[in-house]
Amino acid sequence: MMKRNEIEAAGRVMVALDYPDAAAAEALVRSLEGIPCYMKVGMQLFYAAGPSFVAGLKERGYKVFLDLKMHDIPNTVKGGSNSVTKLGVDVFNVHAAGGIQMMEAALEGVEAALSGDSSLKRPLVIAVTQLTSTSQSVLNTEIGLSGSVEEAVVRYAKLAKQAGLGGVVASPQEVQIIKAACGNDFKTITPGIRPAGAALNDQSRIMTPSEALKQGTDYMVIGRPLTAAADPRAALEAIIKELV
Ligand SMILES: O=c1ccn([C@@H]2O[C@H](COP(=O)(O)O)[C@@H](O)[C@H]2O)c(=O)[nH]1
Repeated sequence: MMKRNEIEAAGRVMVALDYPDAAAAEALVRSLEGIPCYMKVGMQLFYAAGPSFVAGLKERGYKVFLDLKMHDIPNTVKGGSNSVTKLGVDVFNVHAAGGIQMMEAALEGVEAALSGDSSLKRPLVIAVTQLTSTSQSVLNTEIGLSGSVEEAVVRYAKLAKQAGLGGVVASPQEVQIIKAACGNDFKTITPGIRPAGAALNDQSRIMTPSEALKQGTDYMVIGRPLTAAADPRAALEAIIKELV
């Protein structure tokens, strides 16, 4: 039986189900049964297993973050947002780089879905700032944007806020500057979480779970430190212990 503070800590964790098919993702979900974390469905799993996998998670009472990072012309994003809102996801995202009009269109898609079905819940719509795999040198020399990663992240966060979105995806390293610029209620969802000693993989701007919590992050997205662990349930329980 989980204690109250453990339940609260588990509710901050979004498990990234980055798997090639429903069977593999389902095995991980089953191994974590009873832990009230979010399940994050990204493009790999969604392209393979589709809306029915998301519906299955919702039927079992999971909160779902659909991480499709929409980035297209406003009309297309509006349609995409409309479709994912009808799926009943709790959180979904778009790229802030699409601009204010595109982010506003995402919200219009949500409104249109809600107005057609009063049983639907309003999802939290958030914007990706700079991917947590992007380092300072890649930003400046490869992508060709001048300025610091932090400046870019805050700029994107302010655009998202101006468009009416509820938060952003960023590294835990940027939580404090985002909250300072956009307010404490503006949610931060942070991938780039690596328990001490865990492999960096392709991430660049990382923090441990307890450091991220200290920065004030609202939710932390965790994938390979769980999915590549010999015992994913034990790995998640260890992270929850670190957070309480
Ligand atoms: O900037 C971003 C945006 C999204 N992600 C996603 O989070 C998880 C992280 O997985 P790990 O295995 O813990 O690295 C993954 O699904 C990404 O698509 C991100 O990492 N950074």
